[in-house]
This record gives sequence, structure tokens and C-alpha cells, in this order.
Amino acid sequence: MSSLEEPLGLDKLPSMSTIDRIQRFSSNACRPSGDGMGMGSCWIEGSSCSTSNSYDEDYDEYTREAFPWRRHTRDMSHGDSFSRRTVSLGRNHKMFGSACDIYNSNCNDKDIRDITNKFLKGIPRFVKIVEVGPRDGLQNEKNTVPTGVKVELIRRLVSSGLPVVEATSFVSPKWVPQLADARDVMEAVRDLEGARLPVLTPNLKGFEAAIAAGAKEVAIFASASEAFSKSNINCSVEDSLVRYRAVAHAAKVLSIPVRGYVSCVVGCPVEGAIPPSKVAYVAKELHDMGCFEISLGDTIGVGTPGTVVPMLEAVMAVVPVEKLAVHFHDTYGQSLPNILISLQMGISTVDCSVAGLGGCPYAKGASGNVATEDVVYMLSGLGVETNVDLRKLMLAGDFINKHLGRPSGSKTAIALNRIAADASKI
Ligand SMILES: CC(C)(COP(=O)([O-])OP(=O)([O-])OC[C@H]1O[C@@H](n2cnc3c(N)ncnc32)[C@H](O)[C@@H]1OP(=O)([O-])[O-])[C@@H](O)C(=O)NCCC(=O)NCCSC(=O)C[C@@](C)(O)CC(=O)[O-]
Repeated sequence: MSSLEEPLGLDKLPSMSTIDRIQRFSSNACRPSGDGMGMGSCWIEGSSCSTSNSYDEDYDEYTREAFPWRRHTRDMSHGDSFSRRTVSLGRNHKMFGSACDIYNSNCNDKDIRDITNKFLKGIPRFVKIVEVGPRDGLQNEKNTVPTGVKVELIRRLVSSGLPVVEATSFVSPKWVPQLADARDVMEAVRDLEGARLPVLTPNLKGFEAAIAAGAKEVAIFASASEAFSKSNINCSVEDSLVRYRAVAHAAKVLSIPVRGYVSCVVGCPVEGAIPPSKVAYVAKELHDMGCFEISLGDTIGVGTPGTVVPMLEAVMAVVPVEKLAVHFHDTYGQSLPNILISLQMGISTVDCSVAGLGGCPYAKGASGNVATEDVVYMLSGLGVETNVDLRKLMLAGDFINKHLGRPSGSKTAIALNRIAADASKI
């Protein structure tokens, strides 16, 4: 059994050349079932959880050939403009707006628009961001963050417009002492309106504690790697699925939506490269037990588009694309290209962490998740809606960075804060 004292290292990472790029699935097999699945049937406190994007299915030849799995996509010829700014930039809109415009100064140029249309046509119109900072981020902090700070962080994240903020984990405090205050955090935020606040539950004990504290949505977390499963939740993948079936059943009885995670979807610190078929197997099991959404986690951040594409193809052959989310850690700085390729393949839910907080206690050396600010900035540049107010999001990031006493892990936040500071000197 691994423990927090004996975390797994990145020293056994596979050479990227050994990662299987060849095992590819037929793209025909990746077409969604077309049954309009996703979270359409899930309602929480009156707000629809649907992730579907309604655009005319007006694919051109290029899209059909290159992205045959595309379903709900944006289409520039239907009024979308590359230069459109869909992220609310708050009161300092002008300042942030001009910062964005520096990089898109020629975006009305027809040639550029044509090229953009050609390459980005598959991108969804709306992307749901699942903020995991208060859980995935803070579970990995050396010093435990006070409960009041966690609660204030969650409040600020919700007020920035994020639709989902993962609040905490009801796991063993012996394994993850940083989140030992899960009950207090949940009780403090349970009545917050404006966002869904799921929590991680590794077993029935955690599920029952979460519900008692007021959780209205839970997440279960399996792994595609045997070794990681053992070190993370102290059981085999199969045993974890048995446990999670019990949680999913209990949740169904109470009409509690369950999200599923698959960890180590590209690589494991012990096993090295993980075959896409193993990821697909675990994802399908989670889907079959009733998870409304499956988040595919590159826990140690080793993936590149070259390995993420075959993994997604394998999973999309067995789980509808509308039910998939991606969860990238940024250890090798590959998160944004990985997210972009995932969006082009039809994924429209992305997990990220404010200020790039986090890592995993059982994957030593793995960086935090991709920073939410960086994802929002990229999506804004693509004209993709998120409903997130970047200014408020950055303030939430500043708040937690100040508490942790370190600079932001978001390049966007650093750049925009520098511009704001320079502007205030003028
Ligand atoms: C799964 C267990 C509990 C098994 O832990 P175990 O030691 O095998 O369990 P056990 O059943 O033998 O119980 C041991 C003790 O823990 C207690 N216990 C048992 N369950 C709970 C619970 N729910 N809440 C509170 N306490 C609990 C239980 O009551 C007992 O207490 P004792 O009798 O010794 O005083 C443990 O291994 C654990 O908590 N693991 C969680 C580790 C974790 O949170 N890791 C980080 C998650 S991040 C991740 O997975 C990746 C993800 C999702 O972020 C995606 C990505 O990044 O790619």
C-alpha cells in the first residue's frame, strides 16, 4: 500500500516513444449514438445540466473527413465570428478586451477567418467548465488550508459564473488530511446557488457522509491503471468498480447524480503507458453503472495530442461523446493543445483548476490541473461561450494565491494582472 509518505514518482515515466500511437480505432466506430444523451435528464435545483450544443449539422467535406465524430459544432458561416468575445470580462472589460485584441488584431481579415473556419469548425459553441480547484487543487497542498478560506474560495468561484465547482472529498482523513474538513465545507456551501457542487466519494461511507452534509451530487473515481488504483484507493480496479456500483445504486435511490472519473488515461507513474482499451473498459463500466458524465483524467499530465486522440477514440467507441469530459494536468505543458484536440473531437466539458492549483497526492511530481483562467482565455479567443467572468475568476485566483503565498500558476492571470498593474501606473 502506498501512503502519503510514499507517493508514486514520475521517475518511472515511459519514454514517449513507447506510448502506443498505433493502436487506433476506426473513426466510424466513434460516432455518437445520436440518442441525444448526455445530461439531458439531469436536473438540479431547477437548472438544466444539459451539455448539448445545438448547431445545425451542416458539415462540410473537410469536417466529415477530418472529424467524423463531430456532432454539435460551431459554424462560422452561421454568424459566429472569430473575433466575438463571449467571456464577460467584467468592469475592466476595456482593459482586458484590449489585451485579448493584441493577439487577435487581424481577426476580421477574411483570409484568417477562412483558415480559422477550416481548422476550428469542429469546436463546440459552448463549453462547460468544471472547476476542481477546491478539491483536486487543495487536496495536494502541503499545509492544510483553513475551512473558512476554502469556503470563501468556493463562493468566489461560484460568483464568477462557473457552472460546476467540485467542493471537496469525503475520503479517509488518514489518506488525505488536507480535506478532513469535508463535512464543514459542505455544510457551509450546501445552500449556495448558481452552481452545482459535487464532492468525491470513494465508498458508501463517504457517500453517506456527503449526503448527510448536504451534497446534491457526487463523483466516484476509478483508474485505468492497477498500480494507481492500489496506491490511490487501496484496491484493484475490479474491486473499485464493485464499490462504485454500490455507491451508484445508493445514489440512484436518492436521485443523486453521479459523475465518474477515470485516472491515468494516458500514463501511470508505475505502469507507464496505459492502453486506450483499458481506459475505454473502465469508462464504459462507469457509464453502465449510471454515471451521467465520465471525466478522463491524465493524472500525471504526460499526454500529448498524439496519445490523447487514440485514447479518446477508444472511449468514444463505447461511451457517447456528450457524456465525456477531459481532465488534464499540466506537468508537461500539454493541457491546452490536449483540450483543443478534445474539443475538435466533440468533447464539450473541460475540468480545470483556478490558478492551476493542485496535483495528486499519489502521483509525486505531477503538476496541478490546467489553470481555469488559461482555458477561459483560450475559449474566449475561439469565440466559445463559457459564461465565466474572467475578471471575477482572476480575483478568486488572487485570493487563494495570496493565502498560499505564491504566484499564480496561470499564465493568463499573470499576464493580465501585469497589464492591469502597468495601466494603473499611467
Ligand atoms: C478509499 C479509502 C477510504 C480506502 O482506505 P482503506 O484504508 O483501504 O479503507 P478501510 O475501509 O480499511 O478504512 C480505513 C479507515 O478509513 C476510514 N474510512 C474509510 N472510508 C472512509 C471515508 N469515505 N471517509 C472517511 N473515513 C473513511 C475507515 O472508517 C477506517 O477508519 P479507522 O477504523 O481506521 O479509524 C482510502 O484509500 C481513501 O480515502 N482514498 C482516497 C485517496 C484520494 O482521495 N486520492 C486523491 C483523489 S484524486 C484522483 O483520484 C484523481 C482524479 C479524480 O483527480 C482525476 C485525475 O486527476 O486524473
